[in-house]
Amino acid sequence: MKFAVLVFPGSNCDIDCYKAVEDTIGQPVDYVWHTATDLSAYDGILVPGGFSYGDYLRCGAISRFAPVMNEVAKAAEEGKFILGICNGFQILTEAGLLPGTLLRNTSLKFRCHDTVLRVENNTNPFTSEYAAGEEIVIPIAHGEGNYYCDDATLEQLKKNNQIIFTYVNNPNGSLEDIAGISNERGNVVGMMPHPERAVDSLFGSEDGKRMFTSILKAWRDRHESASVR
Ligand SMILES: NC(=O)CC[C@H](N)C(=O)O
Repeated sequence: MKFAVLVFPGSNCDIDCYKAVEDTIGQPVDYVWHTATDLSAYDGILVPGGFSYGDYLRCGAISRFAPVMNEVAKAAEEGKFILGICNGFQILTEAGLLPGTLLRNTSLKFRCHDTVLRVENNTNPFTSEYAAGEEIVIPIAHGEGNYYCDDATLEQLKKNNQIIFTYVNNPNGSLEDIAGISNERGNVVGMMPHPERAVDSLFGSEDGKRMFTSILKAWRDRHESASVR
């Protein structure tokens, strides 16, 4: 399984994502610049955290116009696995690949600390290696992580099992404690907490590892069943 880690001007978690792929699942991974116009070589796309374009206008509002985002939309359409972390989540919502938006934290402060998440949906390609309802420790680092959507969208998220993670102690005012969601099809996930910063006990938690092993498992399952057919 080959991964792309997108890099925008101002990304700062790209190296962490790259290392997480290397260290947890040992799969091939490339940095892909925001001007790229072809992602066909990749099976998984990581949209990393950071301060792309300095968070000007709104977090992710400029990045979503980058040429590579047309390719991300194509990849989503093709069913490839796409994970947006923190600023990556913000970019995916701005691009319309995930519903809702991220508002400023209700504290109006940048919050940077570990959080406890509850796994709400472990039937998703990104979370199959967790137990349903399991509580895991994953750090956050954001100023605009307050997830919001309208009532009709929230109803859809619930109906389709698109709420992937919630916070046990809400750090930012997110609607219904939402920390991460998927698209309806389940192949695009966005989350504010950083699993790539929780892949080694030296970081204080290894609970992020299973997101990467889950993605690889989902990809292998898909390819094995395709080759059997
Ligand atoms: N770590 C991040 O990706 C931060 C995202 C964004 N710059 C914010 O502060 O909300």
